[in-house]
Amino acid sequence: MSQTVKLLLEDGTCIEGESFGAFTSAAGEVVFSTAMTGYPENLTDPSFAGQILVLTTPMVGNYGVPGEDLYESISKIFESDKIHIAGLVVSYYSEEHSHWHAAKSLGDWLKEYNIPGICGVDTRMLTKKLREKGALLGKIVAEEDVPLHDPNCDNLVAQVSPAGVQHYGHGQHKIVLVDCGTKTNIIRCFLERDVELIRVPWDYDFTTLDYDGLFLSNGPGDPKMCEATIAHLQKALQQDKPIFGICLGSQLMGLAAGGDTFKLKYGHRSHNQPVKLTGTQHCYITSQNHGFAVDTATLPAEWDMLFENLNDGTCEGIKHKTKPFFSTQFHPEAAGGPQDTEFLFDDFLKAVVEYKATTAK
Ligand SMILES: NC(=O)CC[C@H](N)C(=O)O
Repeated sequence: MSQTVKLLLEDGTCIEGESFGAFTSAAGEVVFSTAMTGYPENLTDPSFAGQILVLTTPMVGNYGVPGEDLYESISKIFESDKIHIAGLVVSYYSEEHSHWHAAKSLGDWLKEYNIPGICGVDTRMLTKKLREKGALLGKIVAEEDVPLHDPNCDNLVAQVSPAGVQHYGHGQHKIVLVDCGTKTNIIRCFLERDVELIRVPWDYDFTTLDYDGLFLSNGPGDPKMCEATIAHLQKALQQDKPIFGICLGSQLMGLAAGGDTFKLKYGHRSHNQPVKLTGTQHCYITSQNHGFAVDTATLPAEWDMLFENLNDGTCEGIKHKTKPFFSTQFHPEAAGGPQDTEFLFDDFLKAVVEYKATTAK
């Protein structure tokens, strides 16, 4: 039997729909993604913490949710060990599903984590509204009302970052991964290469560790909340060891370098964002999920924009002019989305090899 729920937005919009997943209420920032597939990856991406996700693709759930499969305690399937979104908004929800890897329905998976879903919503009309007004606060209301809440006022990174240090892999290059809410595909991308990975919490003083290269992960919320990471990163920028950052990691690099970040009107969440490599006419189609960006105009003289978003001209990555420090606002690890820029992991490791060669005695 279907139960009615409401989606309420801070501008007064009220949309009635049908409940799927947990029959409960939840508040968050309402954002949209135009990706056509990849809900198992999106829902477990920690960068979505605190957000109610609207999917524009018209039918959701029809390929179900895969069963878990671990490799050395790392999920081969999901982007973290739980669902991070606050709620899900779809047009047509298909409880019926069919896929060789499916173990359960999307609705049952949401129930496991007590996350509400609302279906029967015209998500394209809703997305037009969010594009016009910008991301809005909102709530899915079942029986109990809940107050609106802006997740960007919380330190979400502290909530999703691990408590302790973990080691993976036995490769030649020692990479410190600062985990602000990392997607597991970043770990997989490193472990497919010649890397020993040291995964540390967001506020860990990694400057005391012995490593060859530093990696800054993606993560939820406003990058300015990560004061401890920025302070440690400022010390690392004084040295010459290669540094690579993805998404939140790119924003942290910009802030540590002395630049500023700002909130985009409605962000970039999709699998088809075109970015241009600065100084070339080369365009890559990328996977993205972010609401903030580095303000290119505030970058100090020794930094350049590395990639530019061809839809709105915003900064999609930065690069130091002389040192091996670079970042992308998009996701070269994909999961989901196109894998065309995964070569950036190789570029980073090339920089690590060069750094080690110049410092070898
Ligand atoms: N995927 C991410 O790392 C997102 C970074 C940041 N929370 C933003 O929304 O811009």
